[in-house]
Amino acid sequence: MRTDPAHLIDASAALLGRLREHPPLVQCITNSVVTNVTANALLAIGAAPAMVDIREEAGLFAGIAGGLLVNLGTPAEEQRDAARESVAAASVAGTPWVLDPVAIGALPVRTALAHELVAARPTAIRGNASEIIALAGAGAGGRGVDAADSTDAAADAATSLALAHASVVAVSGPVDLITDGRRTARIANGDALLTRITGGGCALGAVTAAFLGASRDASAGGAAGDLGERTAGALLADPFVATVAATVVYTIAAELAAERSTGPGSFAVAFLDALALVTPAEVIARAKVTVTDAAASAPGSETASDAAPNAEPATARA
Ligand SMILES: Nc1ncnc2c1ncn2[C@@H]1O[C@H](COP(=O)(O)OP(=O)(O)OP(=O)(O)O)[C@@H](O)[C@H]1O
Ligand SMILES: Cc1ncsc1CCO
Ligand SMILES: [Mg+2]
Repeated sequence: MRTDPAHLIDASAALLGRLREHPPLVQCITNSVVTNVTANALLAIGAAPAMVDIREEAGLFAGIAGGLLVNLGTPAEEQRDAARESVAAASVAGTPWVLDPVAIGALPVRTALAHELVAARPTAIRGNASEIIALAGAGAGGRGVDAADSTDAAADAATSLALAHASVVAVSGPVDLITDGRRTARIANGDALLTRITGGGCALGAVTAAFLGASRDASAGGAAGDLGERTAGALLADPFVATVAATVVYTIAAELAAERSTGPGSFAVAFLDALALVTPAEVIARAKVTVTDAAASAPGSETASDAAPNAEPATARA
């Protein structure tokens, strides 16, 4: 399937529209620092959050949710069991789920749990570069909840994780890198203010689960931009495309918010507004996406939509 930047950007705009038309129910098993921020971000983008994270409920709920987030930021014992229950139920029900292995590497309990859960094949794995490197077993891991490595330093780790678990791997940072092991997208949108509020990465994991939920509903078809109906249906149902869409929309909302804020406090408020107000047309106008495809004929071939080779990351159909 063709997934050049222009297709990815059109699909991002279309999935945002789908998500708002049919709000996915997103189950979050997440950390106590960002629970409220995450629920607000989901409501703002147009999804329906539910923080169902106790034993004997989590698994039941994963069977009916549109998407599931498992974030290991503050993994108390009950949440660890809830995560196991939900992941098992999501696998049976086909509920797409996202693993955010917060601060794994040096911390033993969450690192062991992340390795256990990843074996159940998350639909998407989302983390900063240090976390992805640690999960791939390629390094000792970061210094805590913030990344100490660049996203390109995690590219090989992301590819091997994606291939080992048939997952999409999303590495966040100044340029976000998303791969399914064959296709790799780089997204140059965003604002550093996202790293000065809590939940910048954690809420992105939840928004990714929301887009995967919208994507699962989208396989019925319907045109995305100038794509034909059958192509659009397959494109929108592709977890790689949905994961890219979540990051594109989220990071463009951050840019819009940064233009209206003076620091982290006003940014946090403006960001919720921007998640609610960002339009599919703004997504198409502002997205900066490049794609490489390991299966493409030219080695290392890179495409940037509507642009010559070696152009700046593409802004498609501005
Ligand atoms: N320097 C930067 N410039 C622009 N955007 C950035 C920058 N650093 C991170 N981002 C964006 O911030 C968001 C969160 O990424 P980050 O790598 O900070 O996650 P994280 O370390 O997991 O965060 P958390 O503290 O929530 O665990 C992503 O959307 C990413 O695009
Ligand atoms: C600060 C912090 N500590 C554990 S989880 C978390 C939220 C950011 O990941
Ligand atoms: Mg994080």
